[in-house]
Amino acid sequence: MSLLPVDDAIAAILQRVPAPTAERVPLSQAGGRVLAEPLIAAHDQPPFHASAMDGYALRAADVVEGHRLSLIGTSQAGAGFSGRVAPGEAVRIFTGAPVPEGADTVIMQEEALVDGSHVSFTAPARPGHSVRPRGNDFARGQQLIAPGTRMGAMQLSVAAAANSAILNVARRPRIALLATGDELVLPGDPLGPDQIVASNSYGLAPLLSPYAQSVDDHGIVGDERAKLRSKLADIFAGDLDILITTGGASVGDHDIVQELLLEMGVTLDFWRINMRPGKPLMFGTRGKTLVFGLPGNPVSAMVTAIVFIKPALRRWLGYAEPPTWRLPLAAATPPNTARRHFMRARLVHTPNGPQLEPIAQTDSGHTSSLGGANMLIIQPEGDPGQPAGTTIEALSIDAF
Ligand SMILES: Nc1nc2c(c(=O)[nH]1)N[C@H]1C(S)=C(S)[C@@H](COP(=O)(O)OP(=O)(O)OC[C@H]3O[C@@H](n4cnc5c(N)ncnc54)[C@H](O)[C@@H]3O)O[C@H]1N2
Ligand code: MOO
Repeated sequence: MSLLPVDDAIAAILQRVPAPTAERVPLSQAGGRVLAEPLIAAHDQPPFHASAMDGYALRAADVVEGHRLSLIGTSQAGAGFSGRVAPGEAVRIFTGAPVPEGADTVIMQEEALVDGSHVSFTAPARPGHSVRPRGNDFARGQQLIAPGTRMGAMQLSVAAAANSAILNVARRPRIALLATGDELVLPGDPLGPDQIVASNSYGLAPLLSPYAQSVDDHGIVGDERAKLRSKLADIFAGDLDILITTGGASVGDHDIVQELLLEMGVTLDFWRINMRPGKPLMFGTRGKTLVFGLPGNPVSAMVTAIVFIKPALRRWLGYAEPPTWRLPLAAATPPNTARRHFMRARLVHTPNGPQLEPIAQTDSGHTSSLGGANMLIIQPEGDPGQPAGTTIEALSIDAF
């Protein structure tokens, strides 16, 4: 049985991902979205020469020891001084207020001595001091954020400052999940003999929802042809961009998912990957819908979603693939087989910096070993095992 190399499988999937398209969303709903077009400043910031201090606006050349300036008015944030500062004059000013015409510097009030309607200064003045020139932060027409950037807290505050009330962001796919298997019951239901709680969709939904417009969990369907056929027909009749099934992906007599998907018009691009866990992964398309058949084993389902579906979703949104992490091993790894191993691991903080602690458990049905995992070490095919301290490649499970 020939197994497709992991990198070839990722390349085949990415080929099927449509080019990103944009939609407009209000700023308040743009958190976590990927920008589809550059964010361009529509005005200068600050829009006027602004004071950086509470103090006095004046001409620097007028500050001479023993010389008093006449106070002729006030400029406050939101209500500037409309006149002009002439030689020998000063204007009371507050942080963020427009620096009046004629003034070229601001001296903070701690360095001023006020006497009625006059002011003198205890420190020399420098032109431009404590003045934020118009457009110093950003200028009209300037690109502030590049397309492909995910809008986090910092980027949203920039967009708001640029007065961008509506953002062009990448449209997200609608994802459908379906768990297959006669043995499955939903969490919370009584567990009968020979039954297993269906956990996969409860890990996949939060893993994938940051990239998706919706993740619809279609629950469980048994391994009976008619029921699976009708469930798939229902799902395909709805609006979806990506279908993800779990279970029934292998070669057993009850592993009928592939057969039914083909019957429903899915064209298979590949099945079975040279990796562990996750060997029986299948991928195909039905019209514009991408179809991923993940293995049922809980670790295999999560690992294949991280390794194959997350890159497809990033591509969908126009978000550049992040580089893999390179960190030293906190403990030795055992020898690998001929399949690329995505090894559960934990990021640990040591006095020497962050390191990767491998999780010894390799059974793909061992759910509890996922509890402490936040990284996947990428162990190359045929790797003899590495001693502690070796720098190795890894994927972050929680990173976008
Ligand atoms: N003769 C062979 N047998 C198997 C092979 C093989 O190559 N030849 N491959 C093995 C590998 S590797 C994997 S991985 C599994 C995958 O099998 P399936 O995708 O067909 O998965 P199932 O048989 O349906 O289930 C496997 C396991 O996972 C449990 N399961 C299923 N769905 C869920 C769910 N939603 N939540 C939690 N647990 C789930 C299921 O009860 C089984 O225990 O096949 C090997 N066999
Ligand atoms: O490929 Mo399977 O996921 O090892 O158990």
